[in-house]
Amino acid sequence: MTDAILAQLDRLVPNIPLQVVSQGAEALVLSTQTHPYAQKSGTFIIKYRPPKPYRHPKIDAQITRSRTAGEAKFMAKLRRAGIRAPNLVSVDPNGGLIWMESVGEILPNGAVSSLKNLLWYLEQGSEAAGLLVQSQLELACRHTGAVIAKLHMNDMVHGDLTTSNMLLQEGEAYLIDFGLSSYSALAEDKAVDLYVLERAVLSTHSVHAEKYNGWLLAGYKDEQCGAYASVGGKKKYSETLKKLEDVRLRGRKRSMLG
Ligand SMILES: Nc1ncnc2c1ncn2[C@@H]1O[C@H](COP(=O)(O)OP(=O)(O)OP(=O)(O)O)[C@@H](O)[C@H]1O
Repeated sequence: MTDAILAQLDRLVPNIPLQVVSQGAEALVLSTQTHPYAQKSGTFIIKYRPPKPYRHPKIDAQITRSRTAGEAKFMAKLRRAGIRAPNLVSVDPNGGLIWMESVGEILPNGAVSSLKNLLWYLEQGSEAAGLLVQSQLELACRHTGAVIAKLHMNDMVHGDLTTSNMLLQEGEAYLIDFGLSSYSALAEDKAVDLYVLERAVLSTHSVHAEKYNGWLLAGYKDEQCGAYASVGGKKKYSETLKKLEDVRLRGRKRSMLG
């Protein structure tokens, strides 16, 4: 499967050395040291949505074009709003290609610095390193909560907030993967975003989930209600948290009913 997709990709970006980073249902993610049009050094990420053989070709082309353009536009808006996310380098909506800067780091255990991997990595050392690790864990969660708050304050929702979709770089959290992102001023949509993250933390870090979710929400609150926050920002925060309670309740009822 990947070989066939790589052959298609080679027609769009010929003769560029690429390494596969991940293959999801929707896209293949690759890394390269090559910038598409400038003599710039660094690592770049290519997200490629290949044609889907199970869809009618015309509909497939439309879907690919609109998802690719939508994700790229969202990324560009994030950067303009000062929200940490990869810099968009170039986009080819018809080809299903987004070229962006790479964010994140490689952890000492060789894993990429997603929040998920970082928490797992730090947890392993927590017995020995004690308080220092606790504060690193707390900071990573708080910074992640803060970047989500910035997103929501700009009436943008991520749509797929998992602990893999945030990468830590020099202690700061960057959001990635905006394939399901959208614009919304509704507290309900922001609450669902937070609830999805809460559930993701519970499934990947069940033992410490309550603590991590508490820190994530504390970072979220500080960003929206801190010293320089507007009255409007504080009001929006309260509305979102109230909705989060409702969403949790609905989730509990649904799981009780099976
Ligand atoms: N800008 C980036 N910098 C560094 N790594 C990245 C970047 N974008 C994506 N990645 C890596 O590629 C992986 C997949 O990226 P992304 O989530 O955008 O693709 P996806 O096809 O939507 O994945 P999935 O289907 O698993 O959600 C990420 O988990 C991350 O490890």
